[in-house]
Amino acid sequence: MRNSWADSVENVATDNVGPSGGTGASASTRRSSYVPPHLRNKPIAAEPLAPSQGGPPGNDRLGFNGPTSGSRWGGSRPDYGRQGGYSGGGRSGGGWGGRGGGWSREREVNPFGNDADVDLEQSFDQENTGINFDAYEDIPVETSGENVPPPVNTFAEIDLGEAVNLNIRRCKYVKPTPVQRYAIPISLAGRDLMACAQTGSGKTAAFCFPIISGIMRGSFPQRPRGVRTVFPLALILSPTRELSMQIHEEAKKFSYETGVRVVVAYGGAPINQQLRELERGVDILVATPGRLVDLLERAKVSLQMIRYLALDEADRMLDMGFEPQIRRIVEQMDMPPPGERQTMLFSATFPKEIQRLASDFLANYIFLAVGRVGSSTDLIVQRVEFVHDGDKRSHLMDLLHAQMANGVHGKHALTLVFVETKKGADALEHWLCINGFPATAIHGDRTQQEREQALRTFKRGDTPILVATDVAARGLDIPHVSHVINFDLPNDIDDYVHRIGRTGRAGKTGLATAFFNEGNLSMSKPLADLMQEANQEVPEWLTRYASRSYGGRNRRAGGGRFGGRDFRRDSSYNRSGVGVNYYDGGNSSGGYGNYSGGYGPGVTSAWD
Ligand SMILES: Nc1ncnc2c1ncn2[C@@H]1O[C@H](COP(=O)(O)OP(=O)(O)OP(=O)(O)O)[C@@H](O)[C@H]1O
Repeated sequence: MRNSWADSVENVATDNVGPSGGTGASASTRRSSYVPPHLRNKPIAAEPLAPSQGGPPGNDRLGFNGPTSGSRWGGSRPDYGRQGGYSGGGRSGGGWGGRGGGWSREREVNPFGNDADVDLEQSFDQENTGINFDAYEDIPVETSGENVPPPVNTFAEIDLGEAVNLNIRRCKYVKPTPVQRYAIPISLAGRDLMACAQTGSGKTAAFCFPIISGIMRGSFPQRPRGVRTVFPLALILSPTRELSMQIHEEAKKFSYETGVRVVVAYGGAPINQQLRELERGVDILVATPGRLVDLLERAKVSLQMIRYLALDEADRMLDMGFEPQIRRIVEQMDMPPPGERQTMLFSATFPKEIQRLASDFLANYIFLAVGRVGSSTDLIVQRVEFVHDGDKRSHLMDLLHAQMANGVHGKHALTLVFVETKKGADALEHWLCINGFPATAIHGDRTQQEREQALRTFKRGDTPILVATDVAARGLDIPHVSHVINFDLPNDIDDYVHRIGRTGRAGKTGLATAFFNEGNLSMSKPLADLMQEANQEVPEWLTRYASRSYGGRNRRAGGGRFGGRDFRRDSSYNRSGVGVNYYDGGNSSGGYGNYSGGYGPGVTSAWD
């Protein structure tokens, strides 16, 4: 018998480039002699490229006491002709200076609306409201790599610059989340980073703050003027349009009145408008891979001056669908190689095979795992119910009725329902609507306008039920999602982790219900393991299915506890002779089991 789920809750892409399939070759074999259009017939050496290497640490002005290897460039801060711009100081530091980007002074839209006025005297020490940081206290943290900078406990310990500090207060962030405590000092020290932390734990700020602060404080060669190509200093890639839009919104808040300009480019929206934005100047470009390739091919963007590269949902960006495009952007255009740029990879899941691929993009990096790699947060109450396909709709209806009966509905209790196919999403949305449940849908066959409209009405609570394919599985931070229902389970446990992570964010609790039947046998073991790991009640029947070990194709199948590990710690990596002894530099504040899964070539993602 099912229980009423509501009792247990206290509070509550495809990109323009869908995965094209095909696996990528290794970095070395892929590197081609492609010359971007704006560099053709041009002596490359004439372009300002080389950052000053090996200078004094770029963060020697930062109030951070750990071992600093420092920023890799611009340490001596030569005058490259910056004309104003990054004053980095509070309100007076605002306005776009006439920097190398060449845009004219314009009025910056206040991304905080009326909330921008903060008490400048307010310190970071005050208690925050709404965020239950105690929920993160016992979380195991593992770092490995050489000379790992120590974590901080407060924002006050890291000097990100007055303007950024003010924006942190405007965001009402009082304390850094665990991933921020570790990742920000590592990034400020100029180190490459592969970071894995649970969904909803603040990874966006963890990579945005150091990038913004680094651009404010760094010195960079003068960017060419008078050409129609723009030269961003930082690139943030994400797999879906909506996630890129969200990162852009967040980054604009964090960089308000810093003089750092953030622009977004994604598919499905008119390119001309995005080009106009770019031509007004760009320091940080947030983009989806397909639209970025388009811009690069049109010579509208050059990656030649990129100093910071961040891949959000990095494992997704490097899986079979996206990897060729990412390699093209990162390795085959004009981006500086690892070691000359700072690279940061973030996700809540990081299969070892993907870690191995990712290491091509990194130089002497630090691996950080906050919580077990690929684990779900125990802020999410997970339920799994046995439901035959033919009964799913009526079962869903029961859940929604129970929700209403318990008063858990409306704009403060949104429900996100994941299905496998785009057709299935349309059909379920229609069925819900004709049965009196205000629903909308988002998937890769909808126009961009429809996708954005669906998200808007969902967020507002006008349609408090959103039926979605995996296009909405990763990264989206939608307040008040109290219930995630896996109407169709994905085929991959990591996709499940990201889906349920749309609830239970930033210390709040949430509920996730999965419908399971014989069609999901391969998920029985990884699902049971994951639930057990997150201290959830695993139904008897699921344990029985799991013990019959059906999960041949799933990366975690066939093994006991899976753990969060740096793949460089594997004996096979060290045997290959490439590895250094990363154990020496590592530390772990939590016990990890051995990762016993494998990410075989047969693994597919349920992405659409
Ligand atoms: N230090 C902080 N204090 C309070 N709230 C924070 C802090 N850092 C981030 N948040 C909030 O936490 C929420 C989740 O953050 P974010 O979207 O960056 O999570 P994430 O780790 O990237 O999740 P996902 O894995 O799903 O992409 C956001 O609403 C963000 O504003």
